[in-house]
Amino acid sequence: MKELQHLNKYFKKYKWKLILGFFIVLVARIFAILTPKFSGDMIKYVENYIGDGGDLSELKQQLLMTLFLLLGAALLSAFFTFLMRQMFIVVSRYMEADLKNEVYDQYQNLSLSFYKKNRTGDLMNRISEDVSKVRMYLGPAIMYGVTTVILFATVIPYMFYTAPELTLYVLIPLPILSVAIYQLSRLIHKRSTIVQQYLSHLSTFTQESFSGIGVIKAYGIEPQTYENFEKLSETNKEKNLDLVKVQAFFFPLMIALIGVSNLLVIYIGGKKYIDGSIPDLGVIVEFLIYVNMLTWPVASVGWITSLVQQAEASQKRINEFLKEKPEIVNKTEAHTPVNGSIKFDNVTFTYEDTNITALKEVSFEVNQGETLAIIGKTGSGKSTILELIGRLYDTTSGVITVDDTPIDQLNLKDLRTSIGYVPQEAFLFSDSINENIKFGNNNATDAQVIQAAKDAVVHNNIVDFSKGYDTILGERGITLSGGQKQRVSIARAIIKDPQILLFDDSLSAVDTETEEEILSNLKKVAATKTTILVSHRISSAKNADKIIILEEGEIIQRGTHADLIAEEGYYQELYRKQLDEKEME
Ligand SMILES: Nc1ncnc2c1ncn2[C@@H]1O[C@H](COP(=O)(O)OP(=O)(O)OP(=O)(O)O)[C@@H](O)[C@H]1O
Repeated sequence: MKELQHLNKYFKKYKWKLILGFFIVLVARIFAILTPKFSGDMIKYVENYIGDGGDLSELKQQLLMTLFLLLGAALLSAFFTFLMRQMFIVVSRYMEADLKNEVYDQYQNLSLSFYKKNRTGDLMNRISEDVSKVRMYLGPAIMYGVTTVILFATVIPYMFYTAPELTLYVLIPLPILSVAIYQLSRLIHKRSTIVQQYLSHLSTFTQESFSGIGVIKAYGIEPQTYENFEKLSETNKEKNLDLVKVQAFFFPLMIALIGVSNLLVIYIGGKKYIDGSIPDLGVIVEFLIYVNMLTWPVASVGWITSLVQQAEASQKRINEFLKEKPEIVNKTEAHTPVNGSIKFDNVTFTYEDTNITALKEVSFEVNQGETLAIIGKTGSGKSTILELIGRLYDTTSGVITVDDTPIDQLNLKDLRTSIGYVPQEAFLFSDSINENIKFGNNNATDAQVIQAAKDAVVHNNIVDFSKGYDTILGERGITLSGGQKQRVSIARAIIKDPQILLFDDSLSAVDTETEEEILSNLKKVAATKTTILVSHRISSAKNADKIIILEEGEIIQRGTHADLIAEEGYYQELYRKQLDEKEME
């Protein structure tokens, strides 16, 4: 139960509703135990009439009266049971939402490295599946727990009061039922976890094959894909059948044990009636109803135990993530405005998970208003530089300063709002183009959206769509071409109007003419901003104020375009190669 203590704060938050719920259960149960009593009374009246030969109209009146009382008690019990569910189950839904929000908030605060270490499926599972299992503890387990305790506390003493020996006999099968249900619930849980795992394999497989349907069709491997799906689906079916087999035991087991209890009531109760230690047949009828009334709560003890165990396991998984500390922490709440001059001083950075040292003692400086181009082979550490500027990671050694302040001393929010970052792979949300651009600045007007799109040279493409800026982009923006996606992503950075613009190979999918146009627009838009452009193309770098060449995490050349084409090395080679390519066009 240690892990579940985390939830106590939610119980405190909703304590008044829960206390009220407790009293409602009490009232509901009191009315519920009255119904067997009234049924027993009716049998008693009939028995007395047959035995003593009383007045028939008096009997009729007694029966009618008791029938009304029985109906009233049943209706009131039903009404309070309804209120009880309204309290406990509704509160558990509130707590579920609170817990989901808490987990989501924590996810957002955690650093990028956390996301590299943990799979998306796992993150999703903990916020949905695990939270749902915890809710079964917060709602049904608590509700049935309270109901069972109250029912036991009221019915069993009353039964003992009416017929102590008979009560002892009829209660014997009930603990057996409880243990059996507990064992069965555990087995069901074990098998349903396996079913869940296979279901998750199946859905991952299906999702991947739909996402990659283009590749599957192009390679003509539909039959193999189908075969793989069939295999997975077959195992899934087998696991489901295993589960169904144990589930099928649940109700027969309950019915068998209720049957045994009923037989005991009739047999022992009958004997006691014959020897006169039970005054009337009504007691037997009453007991038959009580036994049936107790069956579900007794069975639920086993079920609740298994629910609590599952919730404990799920909450443990949730707590693991809630206890994670973000690696990147904001060290100052004070407002720290950013102008944009950036300096790297002997910066080394090693990715913890792969132990790859992506940057080795890198030093450079870009002043406000300047443009720096970073050129280098794939895997040389270019993207890492940009990620370090946005403090997605902290350096392993060395210092990065912005306006002469180490970036870890800047207010993290101020730093990030001062950056417009265009990642290597443009990510667009399933929303309209307009909203996707506005993501950079929620308060932007339509005119500003259009201007940003014009600056990113994508406006003409957008107006060609029948719905223009209202065009909805599908999953990951599939209705746009690679180059269009990159340019929408650039417009998103421009509209933010930040002090620092970071472009990670963001023009790779556009032709050189469009590239030139975008760069010349950027010159105007970003005249006073600091711009860092990562690229594989000389055309992107040639007009930059400074250029650095990276190789395996180290700066091997630096200078302006004119300096570097005059110097033997990677830049000159690249320049020649790309010049030849251009001539061949
Ligand atoms: N999140 C990460 N976790 C672990 N290692 C990483 C991570 N990101 C990058 N690396 C490694 O760090 C090195 C530098 O990667 P980086 O992405 O900075 O290179 P790049 O120059 O931008 O390459 P490209 O031009 O292909 O984008 C590579 O060896 C890469 O495998």
